[in-house]
Amino acid sequence: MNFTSLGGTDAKLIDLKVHADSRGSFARVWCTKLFDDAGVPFTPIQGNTSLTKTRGAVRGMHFQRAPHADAKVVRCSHGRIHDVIVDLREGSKTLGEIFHVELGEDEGKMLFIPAGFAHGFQALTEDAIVEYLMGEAYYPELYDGARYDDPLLSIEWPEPVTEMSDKDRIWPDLEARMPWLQRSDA
Ligand SMILES: Cc1cn([C@H]2C[C@H](O)[C@@H](COP(=O)(O)OP(=O)(O)O[C@H]3O[C@H](C)C(=O)[C@H](O)[C@H]3O)O2)c(=O)[nH]c1=O
Repeated sequence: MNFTSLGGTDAKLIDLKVHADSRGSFARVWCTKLFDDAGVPFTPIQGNTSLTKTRGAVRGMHFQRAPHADAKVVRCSHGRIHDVIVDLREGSKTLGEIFHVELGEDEGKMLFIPAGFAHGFQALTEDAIVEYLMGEAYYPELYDGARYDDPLLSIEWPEPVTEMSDKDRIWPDLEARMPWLQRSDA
């Protein structure tokens, strides 16, 4: 595995070591030692998978609030997605910064998302499958989010948004909930 920081943050783009042969390929998608050696503090305790059938659909932006803010590793095992993370951490030197990464079934890449980031993605193909390793259990009462078109974030999605959950459609504006997130150019 090769770990590369995203924009100088503790978020990491991870290139898998893919062993290809005539049958296809094999890759390790989790390894305590490799993460420890890379200085990435993460221990998965839950695995998730989602299927997004419609191209253009958006899941997110989601995050779990303290004291169970959730770090996660995500990868796209079928199809292709446009992944977006936002640093919501008060006091972070990259507070409010938004990072975009494309992940696809044939690239052998994963994204480590530290606790305190919001995460979402847009499906760029039909039947996009995203696999998650979660660093925290699911706490519905701490489950939070922001709209894909939150005015404070102004996330630029690559394609017209075709579908989202009812929950994702009605997240309240972040500005009122996270005053520390005021953008310098606001
Ligand atoms: C996250 C989660 C959800 N659920 C249940 C709750 C709902 O009944 C159902 C679907 O959940 P939701 O609509 O929140 O699924 P997504 O919109 O794909 O949420 C994910 O999308 C964004 C992109 C993420 O980064 C998060 O990991 C995760 O929030 O699964 C569980 O039972 N356990 C869980 O850990």
